[in-house]
Amino acid sequence: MDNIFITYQRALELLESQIEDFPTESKALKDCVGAYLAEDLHADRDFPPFDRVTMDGIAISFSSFESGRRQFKIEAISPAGSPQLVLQNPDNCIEVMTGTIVPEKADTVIRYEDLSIQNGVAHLQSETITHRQSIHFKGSDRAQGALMVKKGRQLSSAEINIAAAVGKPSLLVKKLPDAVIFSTGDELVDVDESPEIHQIRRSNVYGIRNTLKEWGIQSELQHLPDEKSEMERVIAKYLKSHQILFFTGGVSKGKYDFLPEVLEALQVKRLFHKVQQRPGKPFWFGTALTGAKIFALPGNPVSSFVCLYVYFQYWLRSSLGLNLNFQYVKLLDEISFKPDLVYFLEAKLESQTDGTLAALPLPGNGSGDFANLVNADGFLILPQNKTLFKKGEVYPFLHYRQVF
Ligand SMILES: Nc1nc2c(c(=O)[nH]1)N[C@H]1C(S)=C(S)[C@@H](COP(=O)(O)OP(=O)(O)OC[C@H]3O[C@@H](n4cnc5c(N)ncnc54)[C@H](O)[C@@H]3O)O[C@H]1N2
Ligand code: MOO
Ligand SMILES: [Mg+2]
Repeated sequence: MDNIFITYQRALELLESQIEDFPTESKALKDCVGAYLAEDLHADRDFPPFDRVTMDGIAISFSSFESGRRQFKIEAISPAGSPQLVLQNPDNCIEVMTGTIVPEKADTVIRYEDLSIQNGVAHLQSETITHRQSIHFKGSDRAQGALMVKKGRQLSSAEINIAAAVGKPSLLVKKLPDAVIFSTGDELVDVDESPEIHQIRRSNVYGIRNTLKEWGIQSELQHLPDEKSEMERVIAKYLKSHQILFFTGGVSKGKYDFLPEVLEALQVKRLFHKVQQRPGKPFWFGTALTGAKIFALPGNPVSSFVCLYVYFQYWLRSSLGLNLNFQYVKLLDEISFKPDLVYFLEAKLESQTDGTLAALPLPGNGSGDFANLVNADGFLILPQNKTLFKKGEVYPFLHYRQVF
């Protein structure tokens, strides 16, 4: 079997050549967290929509204060949600609550802490009153019609607040395809089974399913034995029903690593197999006649993790018109790495007192050591053209954990 042993950069280019334009769907706002917005959100009104009182207290006409007045008869009270009142006499005041509309003819708000109120009259206790204080002016954040959230954005609470504020009970979002994730291998048993001494639980696929969910993709788990005809039969079925297929294991050089030949027998076009990197070297990527994308991740748990975050994430974000950004961090330890491969090195982030972020390398015991993933936050991407990476040098870092 000929292998196309390509560089990391070339692998990204080939993934880029296979990006998709996902369809859109309308989704209830309550279900939109994590979804990718497929419409621009504009301000339907000014933000804020009226001159909004920001402190509980009284509203006055500043000219009255300027001309020496320090006592204001209370004309009325304006709770939040009540229509705008008019200050009838410029020497009086209106009691106003945070969130109410500033009364007409008033232009300055004084908080209760700076007042004492007796017999319906507010007495000023402070001299430091400034014109227009404690008012959030109409349109001062965004004008009506302004672009508030651009399409493409993955929706978090901040954007969902905006959608609600501009009156969108549902949003147009990208409809991402469902995926299937196959574990492969006769050594694997399910999570609720007791493995024999020579067996392990099929852990990989659970983590992958969880990551996909964070990225907005639903998936089901399936298992394939190391048996060619059964693999071919099951995969043929899923190629018809799914647009994204993941596999873990069965892509390297072992006698029972049947996946590449099974996929090719099913006329899945291989875009590449094997990348000049560690871990994750045996990664296989291709497209089926149906257009389905096949991400065959190496079986070792850290390798499958790396390839999911490095390659699938890149393909997904590119398909959504988004960049995959790295954080640049300082290396906290010297690393020597001789092979002519990109090294995705597990590392833990540490915040420095000089305001920079640094990464403590945690090499672990190789690509089978997935216990180590719990201690790290992501991968340093150490380039192929170097062997010595010195303390203090800066390298890109790919997170798999947002909170650390
Ligand atoms: N002669 C060579 N052998 C190997 C090479 C090589 O270049 N030449 N590459 C090594 C590298 S690198 C990797 S990575 C692995 C990849 O192997 P496969 O993709 O074929 O995966 P398997 O052989 O099926 O399994 C490898 C390893 O991972 C465990 N595994 C598999 N699936 C799961 C799962 N769902 N959950 C947890 N663990 C899983 C499996 O039990 C094996 O221990 O090949 C090297 N060999
Ligand atoms: O490169 Mo493999 O992916 O280390 O274990
Ligand atoms: Mg193998």
